[in-house]
Amino acid sequence: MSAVEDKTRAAEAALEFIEDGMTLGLGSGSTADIFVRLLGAALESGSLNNVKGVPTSENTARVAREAGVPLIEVDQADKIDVTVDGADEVDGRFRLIKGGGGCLLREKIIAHASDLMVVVVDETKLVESLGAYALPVEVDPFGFTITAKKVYDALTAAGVVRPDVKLRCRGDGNDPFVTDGGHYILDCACKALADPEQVAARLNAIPGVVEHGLFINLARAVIVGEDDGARVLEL
Ligand SMILES: O=C(CO)[C@H](O)[C@H](O)COP(=O)(O)O
Repeated sequence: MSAVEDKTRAAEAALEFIEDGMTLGLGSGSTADIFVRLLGAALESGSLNNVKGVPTSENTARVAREAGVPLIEVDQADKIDVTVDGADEVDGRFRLIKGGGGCLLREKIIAHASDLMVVVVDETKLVESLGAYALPVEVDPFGFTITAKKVYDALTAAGVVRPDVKLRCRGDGNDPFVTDGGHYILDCACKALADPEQVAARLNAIPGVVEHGLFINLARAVIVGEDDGARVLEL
């Protein structure tokens, strides 16, 4: 079965968490997009009613509009009941690396504000320990070379051996990738993160770091799309 089919199975199973009248955080990335489209179809068919979404990226907002999912401004949401989002890596304690699509800041704000975060992935995202995927760190453009050195030092101090910290660029060019919030992304190839909590704490202490892609203590359910269905894991 292809990754797209597995992602679709996970997204279908996530609909089971949604009830009429809910306000939803809409994650970003290909799996979250599939969920948003399925949500639009459920609203159109009437199997779900009166659901509103808070998108975590401009792209997700566009997909939601195309799918007919009503959106509200983030600051108009009294509460967010459930957020459904993808991930780049998920470990056995539901710690995540996110930000492959560069939307980690808004994704984390919305996940943190939600009563429940549900993660939708295919099996390839499940890992024994985090770190094979380069950790995205969102930074302010002002002084980003200084910040990049501080990020390198923080990773090294947290036990990462010779991390490779690279500014994310658009396509194949040399122009920096700019997030929806106007920031840059440093992709930090670490190979392994022995102590994700320590890495998170050290990155949080750097002034130019806006946010990082370690999502710890946020996800409460992980839905894994597989060949023959979807496995729902809950903490
Ligand atoms: O964190 C993200 C975007 O910032 C995505 O959720 C993550 O990259 C997974 O994407 P996909 O579902 O396309 O594999």
